[in-house]
This record gives sequence, structure tokens and C-alpha cells, in this order.
Amino acid sequence: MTEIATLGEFGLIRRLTEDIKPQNPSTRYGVGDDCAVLHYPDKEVLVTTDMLMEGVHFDLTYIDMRQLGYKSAMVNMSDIFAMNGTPRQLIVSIALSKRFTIEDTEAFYDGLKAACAKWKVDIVGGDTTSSYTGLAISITCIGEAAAGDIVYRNGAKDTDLICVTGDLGASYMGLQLLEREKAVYYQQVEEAQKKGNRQALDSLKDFRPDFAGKEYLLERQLNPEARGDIIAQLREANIRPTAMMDISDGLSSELLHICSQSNCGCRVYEKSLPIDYQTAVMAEEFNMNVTTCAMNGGEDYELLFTVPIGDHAKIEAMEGVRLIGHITKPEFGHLLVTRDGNEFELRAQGWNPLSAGDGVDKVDTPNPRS
Ligand SMILES: Nc1ncnc2c1ncn2[C@@H]1O[C@H](COP(=O)(O)OP(=O)(O)O)[C@@H](O)[C@H]1O
Ligand SMILES: Cc1ncc(C[n+]2csc(CCOP(=O)(O)OP(=O)(O)O)c2C)c(N)n1
Ligand SMILES: [Mg+2]
Repeated sequence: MTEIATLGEFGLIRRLTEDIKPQNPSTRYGVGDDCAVLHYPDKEVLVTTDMLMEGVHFDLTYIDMRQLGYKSAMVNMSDIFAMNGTPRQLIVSIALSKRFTIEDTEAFYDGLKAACAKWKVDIVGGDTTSSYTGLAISITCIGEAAAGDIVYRNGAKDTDLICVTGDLGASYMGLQLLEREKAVYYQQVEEAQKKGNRQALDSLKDFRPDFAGKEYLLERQLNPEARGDIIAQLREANIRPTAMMDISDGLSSELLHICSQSNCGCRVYEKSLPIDYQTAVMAEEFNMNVTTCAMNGGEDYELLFTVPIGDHAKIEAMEGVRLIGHITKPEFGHLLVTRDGNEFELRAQGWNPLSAGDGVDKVDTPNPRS
């Protein structure tokens, strides 16, 4: 392992970026000068940025640097797809503390580059600095769309159908699983230390929890995919959503954003929520309500969108898209209809980094089963 100080800032930047060859005609100039130069003569330019802080957004005890790079890029591209756009460039800023090696940063860039290769996105710049605390990552993604193609959060209309891609709650269950295994590990370390058991401490260095049968949950948490495939499918099927966003904080929270910005209500059906088998099994094991996990878990990075009711047949024919409810007039409220026909007002109780406590609020309402 090699200390970053051996290369210095410019050496490190060169090492991480020298193999980057821009793919897009809109990238006129990438890494290496005071600015990148981009060219968008007849398209609208989409710009989104997100920050990821160690301890708040990720924990390096269970996500590795390559996965972190991949995920950081994907969550940003997801925002461009959520506007019905095409991601083109990425700007990557990182603040590193002394404990990171050159190899760590290279692994992070391997992940970033893999995500960029998948969607033909160019890394065109960034900033590299030091941190006295943890790792901080700030990524900006730039994309393009024709003006008439952009889908905002505010276009949902009464009677529109509400659709989600993929399945929900798996990433959250993956996180719960990783947190549990981490707690088990530290508990064992503490016990071995108390007993002064050197042999036990040594063997704990190779601690590898058994995740057999739960791979999908980990994949969803550690290697999420932005749904550019769905954007292409929608285009192919000639479906233009009336409103769209990606699900980062949880379905309830995002649906309430669409409803407040579109001035409408909604009805979603518990029985229609797409939930993977492993998610349901894990929720049962944790004694959690699986519907609550699907509604509020977060980090699904699936697309939530509305389409006119006339597109019903086209949506039904699409693979990987599920109809979960419909838009109503605002006075009907924002309702979750349970399997037994009860109705609950939706609440944004998903992940909130600025709330007290540790993210997902632990209040377990609406709880259709209780
Ligand atoms: N510090 C800030 N200054 C200005 N705008 C911000 C700031 N933080 C967030 N925003 C804007 O608020 C909106 C909602 O942000 P956010 O909830 O983070 O969206 P997303 O989930 O798509 O990342 C976006 O338009 C974002 O650009
Ligand atoms: C250590 C750790 N804590 C918490 C989470 C959960 N988590 C991280 S980001 C996120 C959701 C999105 O984050 P936010 O900063 O709100 O992004 P934005 O909505 O702006 O895209 C969640 C649920 C995690 N994956 N790892
Ligand atoms: Mg954001």
C-alpha cells in the first residue's frame, strides 16, 4: 500500500485520470485545464449534484472503495435519467484523510469508471483535497435532453397512473443486514478483548459473515444501478411520463413530492407494491413490516413516474414496470390502501440525514398489519 504523499496532489490526479478518453462530442475538453469545456448547441443542459459523507451516507467497514465509486456515480446519473435525460459528463470532488492509500483512490476510480463506461459518461474534472475527518465525496453530473422531452415532478394529472420500476425495500434490508453483521463483529471483538484472548482476536481479522441467500439485498445496497434501461424502453414504447423522479429517500417521501409539486392526491395499493422475495424474508427475520420497508426504506434508485390513463396497455406490456396506483384530485389526500381495504394517509418518514437519530425514522406508521 502506498501513501498518497508519495505522489502529491497533481501526481495523484494524473494517476487517476490519465487513461480517461472522452466519448461524447459534447465534451470539448476534459481534465487538465482551469475548466472543462462542454458544447451543447441545441439541447437543454441538465445539472445535478450530490454529496456523500463517510459515516452519514456510507460506512467503509462494509462498502469497499470500488463499490463506493460505482454507487456515487450511479446515484448521480439516476437524477439525470429521472428528468428523462441522458447523462454525459461527471465532475468528481473528493476530500481524503491520511488513512487512504493510492490503491484506495484507484479502486474508487475503478468503480467510477465502470459506472461511466456503462452509460458512456465522461469524467471531465473535479477537485482533490485533504480532510481531517472522514472521506467526503461530491459529484456533479451533467446531461442533456431536448426541451420537449424533459419530465419534471410537477406534471402529474388527476386519473394518471402511478408506476414504479424494479422492486422496493431491498437496499434498505441490505443495509439492515450489513449493520447487524457489523454489530455482531464488534461485539465479538469486545468480548475477545475483555478476555484478553489474542487467538480469538487474530481469527476475527478474517471475519466474513455468511450472506448466502441474501446476495440480492447486498447487491441493491452496494451496487445500485441507475435505470437508464427503463428510460430507453419508455422512449421506444412512445410513452412520455407526465411526472417522474428517482426514489432515493423512499417511495412515500417521493410520491408526496410529486403530489405537492403537481397539486394532486394519490392512491397507492399495498397489494401492488413490487417486493422481492429476499426482501420479504429478511423483513420477517428482522420483525419489520415489509410494506413499511418498501414505502420508506430508501436508496432503491428506481424510477417513480406517472402516465396518462390511456397508456395503460402499453405500461402493462412493459417488463420491469409495475402499476401501483393512480393520481387523484388533491382533496382526496395521499392514501395507501391496504390489502384488507383500510386507508392510511402517506407520511414522508423515509431517510432524512438532517433529522435527529440515525436516518429512517423509527415510527412505524402506517402499519397496515397492526
Ligand atoms: N444547499 C443547496 N442550495 C441550493 N439548492 C439546493 C441545496 N440543496 C439542495 N438543493 C436543491 O433542492 C432540490 C431538492 O434536492 P434533493 O432533495 O437533494 O434532490 P435529489 O433527491 O434529487 O438529490 C434540488 O433542486 C437541489 O438542487
Ligand atoms: C452508513 C450509512 N448510513 C445510512 C445509509 C442510508 N442512506 C444513505 S444515502 C440515503 C438516501 C439518499 O441520501 P440523500 O442525501 O437524501 O440524497 P438525495 O435525496 O439528495 O439524492 C440513504 C437512505 C447508508 N447507505 N449507509
Ligand atoms: Mg440531493
